[in-house]
Formats: sequence, structure tokens, C-alpha cells
Amino acid sequence: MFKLARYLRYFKKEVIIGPFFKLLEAVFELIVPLVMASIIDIGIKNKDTAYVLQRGGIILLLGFMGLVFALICQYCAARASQGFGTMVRNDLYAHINSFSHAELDLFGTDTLINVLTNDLNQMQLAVAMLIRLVVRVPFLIIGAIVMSMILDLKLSVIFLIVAPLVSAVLYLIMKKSVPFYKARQKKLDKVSLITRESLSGARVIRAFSKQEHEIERFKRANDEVADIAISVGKISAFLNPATFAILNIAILTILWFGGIRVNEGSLTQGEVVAFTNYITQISLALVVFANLVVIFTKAAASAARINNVFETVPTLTDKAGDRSNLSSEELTDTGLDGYPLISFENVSFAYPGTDKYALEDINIDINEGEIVGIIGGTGSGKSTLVNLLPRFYDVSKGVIKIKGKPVQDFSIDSLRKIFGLVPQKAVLFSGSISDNIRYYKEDATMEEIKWAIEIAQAKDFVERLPNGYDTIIRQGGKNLSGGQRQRITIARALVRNPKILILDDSFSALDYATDANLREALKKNLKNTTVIMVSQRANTIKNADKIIVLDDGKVAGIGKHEDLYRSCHVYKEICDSQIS
Ligand SMILES: Nc1ncnc2c1ncn2[C@@H]1O[C@H](COP(=O)(O)OP(=O)(O)OP(=O)(O)O)[C@@H](O)[C@H]1O
Repeated sequence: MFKLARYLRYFKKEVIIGPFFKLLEAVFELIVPLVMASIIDIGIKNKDTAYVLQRGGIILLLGFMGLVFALICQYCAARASQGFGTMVRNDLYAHINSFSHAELDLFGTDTLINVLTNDLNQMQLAVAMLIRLVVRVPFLIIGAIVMSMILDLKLSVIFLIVAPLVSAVLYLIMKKSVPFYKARQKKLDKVSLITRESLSGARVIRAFSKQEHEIERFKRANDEVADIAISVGKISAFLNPATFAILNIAILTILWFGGIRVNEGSLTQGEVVAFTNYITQISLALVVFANLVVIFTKAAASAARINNVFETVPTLTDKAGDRSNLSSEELTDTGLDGYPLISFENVSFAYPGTDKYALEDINIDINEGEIVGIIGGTGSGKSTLVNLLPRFYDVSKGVIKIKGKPVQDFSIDSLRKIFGLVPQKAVLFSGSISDNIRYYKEDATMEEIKWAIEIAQAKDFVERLPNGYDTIIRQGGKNLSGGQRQRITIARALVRNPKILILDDSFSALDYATDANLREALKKNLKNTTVIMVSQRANTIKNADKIIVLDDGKVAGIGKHEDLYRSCHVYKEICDSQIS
């Protein structure tokens, strides 16, 4: 929590002024019982209406000024807490964006969303409370005790019994309830996960008629959160009755002993009333204090989660200086002669947190301008292989080189500029079709966009849309078909005329004729581009200059279709299974 406190330095004014005014308000609150006492002891006793009205006016004035001071504090608290939240959220978001796939896998999307929303909201609340109540509450408790000691030292002994008693009740309740708050956060993550899964997979759920199952799954997770909340509620429910029981007994005691002291003449009636006011103030302040403990306990759990994200250092280090302003041609001009464009040298890779290699001992050379097909069964490591090229992950063993230079020696931005990547899952962003194509080249002209769209075989359908290139893409492309989405993602990767184009199973939603036309157009228009095509379909990669066959993370064969069909049984099996 303290690490995040450094953000408060931007709100020094609010952090000082806010509590100061709240303190003034508390001072006024402490004066009110004394004025009340004087009204009873002087005004009422002497039937002096003018005195009562004058003192009543003072109470009103104190109340009004207290209100103004409270509002100033509230304003400071709102400014500081919202500003704090915005700053931390921006930095956290930027930090998450520096994560490689390994860190994203480690946390999971739901945890990251919860950290950015729930946890940050919790912290914002804690900052607001820090300004509004952290100084006020102890001041009010101590102030009320001191004031009553000044009034009557002997009677104030009651406070010395009541305060520890209420504190003990609070401590016991807190001790029991705090662990539940931490557990609740974890359960909330689960609810978020299920919510996201069920909403994004709504079509699949309906297709399999699994609504009941999903409702049940959600209900179970939700019930778990509710159970925790109820358990905490049951414990916290003791708080108010217990405190008020102690408070009322204390008031009775004050009235009892206060009465005796009044009869003795060592205390006035007004002072007894002031006493009861002070004890009420102390008890209420202690209840607020208990709530503060709850808020700060939750905030501490949230701060730990936020700090955990902040402290996670991206595993991908960017050693080289950024040269992404250069063209990909210049970037790949490493000055080293005789090297293939891409080489995998004894590469093995295991996903973080797993001990099984997803790729093992891979040795591949890819030359400039080649069209390379990668084929293999599901889970054989095809996507993993292409994901290592732009350094979404770093290899566990061996090295990947671009023109003889290890990929780690490029800055990440420069390296990724060399590639045009079409991921397996067609992800589009909200905005128009042109906006989506410009995602990879902000200054792309309409001609370049049309060029990319035409090669991607998307021209016909885009131009037939009522708003053409300005058609708005909704919710990641829900208003487009799977094949249309895929073609837009292909156009997005093409718009920059990349040096190396990676198509990760990007034709899977295309019909055979479009698949063939697209390959033909790529060959005709991207003469200098090296194309790496991952596919499950033998037909798609059959005419490639080089086919790499993967089997369970290992290279089962490299060569042309005819040779592989003869020599590689894995490849033959794939081809035969698709013919039959
Ligand atoms: N993020 C990940 N974390 C852990 N293991 C992973 C991750 N992604 C993939 N794997 C594992 O790595 C292996 C290779 O997966 P990969 O996605 O590369 O296969 P693929 O050949 O592309 O499969 P498909 O054709 O089904 O897309 C699989 O066993 C998979 O379970």
C-alpha cells in the first residue's frame, strides 16, 4: 500500500488541506456539547431566552461552518482520490501493455481486468477515507476523552472503561472478518472469469443448449461470493448492537453517577448532558474507525494485487536501441553476409510454468522471398513456432536469427516492424474497416488500403457494404462473418507490405476458391515478401517453396510436397486423410 502512496505526492495540497478542514469540523463538534451545557446551566436555569437564542445561534453557526469545512474536505478527498485512481490506472495499463505473452498468461485477463477496476476502486475509496476520516476519527476520540476529563476527572473514568471495551469488541470482530475480505476478492475473480466466458461464448453455449449448465456454474460461483459476504455480515452484525449496548450502559452509568455528582454540587446538569454527548461521539467514532479498518484491510489486499502487477518485470528485455523508424529492408540489413533471412538454431521452447517442451530442437532455415508452409496436427507447435519470431516469447534453448543476427539484438519495436502477423484468432477493434487496416500503418492512404483489401480478397464484400470502407466494426467484428473478419485481418497485415508475412491458420474460415485466389494474389503482388503460412489444410501449403512438418513439437520433415509425400509419413498421413 505504501508503494502506491507515492502517487499522493501529486496531491500534496489536497492531502494537507482536506484533513485540516476536517479537523476544524471536529473541533467545532467538540465545542457543541460545551455550548449545550451552558444553555442548560445558564439559559434554561435562569429562564434567559436571549441567552438560549444567542447560544443556539452559536450552535447553528458552528454547524454551518462545520458543514462548509466538511464540504471543502470532501472536495479535496474527491480530487485526490479520483486523480490518484486515474494516475495509477494509466501507469498500470501502460505497464500491462509492456508485458510479453508470458506475463499475460501468468495473470490471466480476468485478474488484470479486476485489478484495473475493483482493486483500483478500493484504493480510491481508501484514499478518500484517508483524507476524510483518518485524522478526524482519532482526534475526535482523544478530544472527547480530554474534554470530559476537563469537565470531571472522576466521572471520566467511565470513558477509560468504555473505550477499551468497545475497542476490544471491534478488535474481535475485525480479527474474525478480515480474512474473509481477502478470500472474497479471489472468489470475485472467478465470477468475472465465468461472466466473461459465458458472455463471449454465448453462441457456443446456445448451440450446445448449455444455458442451464452455465447458469448453474455462475450461480455456484456467485453463491460462493454471497456465502463469504453473509459470513462477514453475520460477524459484522454484532458490531452495532454490541457497541450500542456498551454505549447505553455507559450513558446510564453517567446519568447515575452524574446525578450523584450533581447532588453533591461538583457537577452541573448541563455538564452531565455534555458527558453523554461526548460518550456518544466516542462510540460513533469507534464504529467509524472499525469501518476504516475494513476499508483499509480491503485496500491492503487490493494494493498487494496492484503492486504484484507493477512489480512483475516483463521477461522480454529490450537491449537494442529503437530503430523502428527505419524500413524493414534497412532493419534486416544486418551487414552479415551469407545468412538465411530466418534461422532457427537448435531451438527448444517450453511455456512458462510448464516443463514439457512445446518445441524441441528445431533447426530451420528460411530464405528471402520463400513461401513456407507449416503443417502438423493440432497442438504440434505450429503457432508456438511462429510466435517465437516476433518475440512474443523468448526461446528456452538455442537461438533464432534474422540475417545472422539474434532476434534479441533487435529492439522489440524494430523486430515487430519486420513482420506482418495475421493471428489465428481474427481480432478486430471497434472503429471503421479503414481504421482497422490503418492499425498497422497509421498514415496508410486510401490507395494502400484498397490495395491490401484487394489482395486479401475482401474488395467485393467491403464495397458491397452500405458504408463501404467506413463500415463500423462492432464488438470485435460481430457484424462480419468469420471469413470476412479473417480477410480484414489479412489486409491489416498486408498494408505495410511487410518483409515477412506470417499467416497463422488465417485461411481456415475461407472457402477453397477464396483460399486459392488469395494465395495467387499474394504470390503476384508480394514478390519481395517472405510468406510463412501455418495451415491445417495440405492444399493451402502444397505449392509452397518449402513445407515444414511438425509432429509433437519436433520437425518431422522439411521439403517440397512431392518429396515429403514420399519420405515423410506424418505428412503423407495428413494429405491422405484430407483426400479421403
Ligand atoms: N499459452 C500457453 N501456455 C501453455 N501451453 C501452451 C500455450 N499455448 C500453447 N500451449 C501448448 O503448446 C503446445 C503447442 O501449441 P500450439 O498452439 O503451438 O499448437 P498448434 O500446432 O498451433 O495447434 P493448432 O493447430 O490446434 O492451433 C500445445 O500442447 C499447447 O497445449
